[in-house]
Amino acid sequence: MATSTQLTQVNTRQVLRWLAGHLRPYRWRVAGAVVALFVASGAWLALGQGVKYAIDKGFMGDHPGILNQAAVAVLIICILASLATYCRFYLMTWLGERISADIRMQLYGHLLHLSPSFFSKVRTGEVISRFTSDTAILQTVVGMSLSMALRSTVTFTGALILMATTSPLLTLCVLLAVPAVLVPIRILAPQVRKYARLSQDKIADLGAHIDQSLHEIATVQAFNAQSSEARHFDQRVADAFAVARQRIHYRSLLIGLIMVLSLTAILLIAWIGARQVFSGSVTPGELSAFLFYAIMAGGSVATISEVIGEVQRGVGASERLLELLASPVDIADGKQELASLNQAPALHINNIHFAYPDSAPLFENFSLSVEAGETVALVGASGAGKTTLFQLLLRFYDTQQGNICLADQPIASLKLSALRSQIAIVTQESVVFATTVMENIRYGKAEATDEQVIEAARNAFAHEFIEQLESGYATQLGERGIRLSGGQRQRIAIARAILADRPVLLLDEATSALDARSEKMVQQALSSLMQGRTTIVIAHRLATVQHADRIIVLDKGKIVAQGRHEELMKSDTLYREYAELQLLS
Ligand SMILES: Nc1ncnc2c1ncn2[C@@H]1O[C@H](COP(=O)(O)OP(=O)(O)OP(=O)(O)O)[C@@H](O)[C@H]1O
Repeated sequence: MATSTQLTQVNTRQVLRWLAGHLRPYRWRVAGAVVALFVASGAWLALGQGVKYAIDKGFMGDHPGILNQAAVAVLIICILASLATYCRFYLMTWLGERISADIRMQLYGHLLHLSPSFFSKVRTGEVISRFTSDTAILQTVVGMSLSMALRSTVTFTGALILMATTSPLLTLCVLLAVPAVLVPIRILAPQVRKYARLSQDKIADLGAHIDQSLHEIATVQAFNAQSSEARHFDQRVADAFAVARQRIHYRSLLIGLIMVLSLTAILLIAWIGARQVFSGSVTPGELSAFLFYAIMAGGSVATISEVIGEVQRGVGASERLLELLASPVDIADGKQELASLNQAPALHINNIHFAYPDSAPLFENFSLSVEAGETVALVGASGAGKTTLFQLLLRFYDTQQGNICLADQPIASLKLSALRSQIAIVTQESVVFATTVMENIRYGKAEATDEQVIEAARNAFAHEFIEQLESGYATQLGERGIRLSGGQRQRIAIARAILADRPVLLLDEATSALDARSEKMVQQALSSLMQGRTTIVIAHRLATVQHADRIIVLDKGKIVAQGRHEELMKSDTLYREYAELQLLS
């Protein structure tokens, strides 16, 4: 089972650069948000000056007219500040939504190019969790928390400057208090971030568990494993909760400490200020304005301390997303296009060596040639390497030595799209997507017309049963096509390959037995599919080996015999045993 530790690690600088890169296309909106931010903060700060003016000139100077002017000024400032806040809030939330949407698209695009070997290491549930919950966190952080942090930083700086112009001595006292507030931030913020990340990992773990058990729900229920699955899940939930508790603990501690420190500092400063008013060195209006700013500054610090945990969480989430994006595409794309072929190409596998990562070699000095238009049946015990050969031909894995040639061109030099567009594959477990029958078949050739799809279905002996479905070709197939029988699913997969009309066919026959009628139809569909193509079939049926031009008997990555069915039945004991025990007749 894979965990995040198997992914490429990234650091904070890479995360920040990556986020900045995503913001760059929207630089005007970022600029707009920043301007709105300054306007709003400036307006709130100007209120303090209004307070000072009203107290010193209005109250103390006994001029009620000035109070009216001050009230109008305050109203204008409030309206301006509210408008600017609307703009800031709208733009920042927009940016949060936009960036997470962009990242989701970028990530999905990247994942589609990672080879199957990546997905054999990393659990899909984990990937899905990163996709959904980590991008959602990022959305909140960019849209809300970051905006609050920025606003508070600007307000804090502005308040500090205005405090300094009002009373330098009191400001000095405030500045002395700042480091006391920064200490808990420096100590506790990394802890918040660490547990935020761990918390996301645990949530991903839950996602992976749900994904697996619900996908295989029939097996879970058939083995009465509900309670043991639930127990495992409960354990994971408890683990996730324990980590979340740690995160909450550090966050609460951070908020509490900062509050107590900043409030104590404000109280102390108010006390010193009050004494200065008595001594006459500060006017009551100045002290009121100063306290107004001090409370604003204190409030900003409190907000920063609250959202800093969120921002740390966002950095944690970004790290996890970036790790997925940093997973390299391990199959290097070739450069050459394939010249158009006027007949099915030959395949030559020349002296290849291949071992799966961290495994013993499977193929050593292995060679096999399949002539143009030939049908070769592969037979052999489980684990002989039949499926692996298909994986190598499609370049899901690369060989460590030797080469594979398609129409005399090494496949490693071909563009992956050029190579794969020559090959149609029908897998053992016929893959059916959760969409209509029509779209399922059209997957073989996106531009095919409805008529071409129906023609392919006819050739795959599928038209008849499709017509009988409740909405014919428009029938929605459930997830994994649960509404079709095994034989029907196979024929849909065959129709898709017929429609794709590619010169090379890799066919992994289903091992499950079908009833005689379905069997006959699947066989007919297959022979219509193989016509005029270079075909390699992993054979599980007697009819297939009997019709093959050549049978290759594989054992532990080696060819142990080859020939036609009748010859091998006479000459090869391994094959005879295999044919008698394994082939479905
Ligand atoms: N992704 C993988 N990573 C590591 N080893 C693998 C991987 N896939 C297959 N193998 C190993 O490679 C060997 C050949 O497997 P392969 O699937 O090619 O056999 P096969 O002949 O197709 O078997 P079957 O008829 O059961 O499908 C087996 O020993 C298997 O354990």
